[in-house]
Amino acid sequence: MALFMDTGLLLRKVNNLRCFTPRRNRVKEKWAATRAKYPPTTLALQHFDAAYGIQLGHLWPSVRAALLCERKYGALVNNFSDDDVLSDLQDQGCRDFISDTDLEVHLEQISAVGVEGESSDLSTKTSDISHQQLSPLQISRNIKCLVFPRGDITRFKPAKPDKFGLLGYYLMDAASVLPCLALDVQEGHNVLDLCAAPGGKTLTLLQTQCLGFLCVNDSSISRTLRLKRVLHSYTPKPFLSGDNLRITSFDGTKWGEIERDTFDRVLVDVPCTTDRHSLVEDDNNIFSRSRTGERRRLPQLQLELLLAGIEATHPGGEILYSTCTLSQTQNQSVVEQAIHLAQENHSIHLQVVDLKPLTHMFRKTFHFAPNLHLGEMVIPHLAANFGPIYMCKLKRLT
Ligand SMILES: C[S@@+](CC[C@H](N)C(=O)[O-])C[C@H]1O[C@@H](n2cnc3c(N)ncnc32)[C@H](O)[C@@H]1O
Repeated sequence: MALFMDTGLLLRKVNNLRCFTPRRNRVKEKWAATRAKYPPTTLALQHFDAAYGIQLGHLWPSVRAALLCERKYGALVNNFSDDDVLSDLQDQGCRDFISDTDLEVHLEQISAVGVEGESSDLSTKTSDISHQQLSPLQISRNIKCLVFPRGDITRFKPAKPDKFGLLGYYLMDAASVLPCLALDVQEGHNVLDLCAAPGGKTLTLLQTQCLGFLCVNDSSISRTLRLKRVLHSYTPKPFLSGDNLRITSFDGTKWGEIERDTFDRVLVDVPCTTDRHSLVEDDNNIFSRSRTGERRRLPQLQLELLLAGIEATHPGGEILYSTCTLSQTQNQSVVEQAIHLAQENHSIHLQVVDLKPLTHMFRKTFHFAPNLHLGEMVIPHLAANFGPIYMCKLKRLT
């Protein structure tokens, strides 16, 4: 179904539709005396209204409307599959958002504006954090992620297996590909994916087909099993049993004690309040009363995971921190504290790598939050309903 209309009209329609209002059974509800007064999805919305109303200001009403509507997916093309899914998807009207970018325009603009213009913008960022100047990103040509055009909310059909049983594409939030692109893996790199399940970003990294060694970890045994099932559905068997891949189920916060100064690239895609999920699903919701403690402890867990990821990287290597929440407390504040503590406690000096080139390249596909003082964030929009995805890249100097 194509949906081309101006955003104002779309917003009015959405407000009327109240997408994703959780359905409740009236008969059961009447007798359920123990039922919580407010279900977790309602508590999540109340929490977000209070926090993001202040944080995002005038942007919040439109982000809120998008969050309450069906998200948009991207189809990550599986290079291990034999089927030509690329042309099939293109025939359906999709485009690969990674190759269809403004790279040329972007490079011209950088040289026209000059690094000076960009650094004055950066000077508003936290004063004691050093930032790397702009440099063109090297985007792997092997990663392909197809999306329907802006405003088109057609759903993808489920992927089909090829003659070897491998699926042709993996459906994921297209914005989740960005942290993998930002990680900028190069030929022969040793890579650690610290919180990897269910494996969307692992699969994306594997598509580059250039990794020297990939270590995939998730502390949850059940989620690691799910990750293994995903990898079995998308990669050839010899690949999974080879020496270039290791799958573990350790507590990632302890990684610094296991393997220090080792990896060229580390992805730290932490557990968070998963804002979109928290608004639509009452089951297993982090805003349920029974999980209040766990939710309050999230920033500390995120900080410990990021610090462990920093320790696992060798000097000169790079770390990508990402979440799928809009929360400043789980995003920028965690990164700021990690930079400070890495220096104080481990004498590790870090530099923030500017991701403006990336946001510039993909501005046709995603909406990015304006003027973040640290990192970049895809914000949901009704015409491009991806995200939220926050990412911040750090380079380990010492
Ligand atoms: C946001 S999800 C990761 C999504 C994944 N990167 C992907 O792209 O599919 C966060 C993951 O962190 C895992 N996790 C939670 N605590 C952890 C810890 N202490 N160490 C390692 N992983 C942890 C959770 O089990 C969860 O699978």
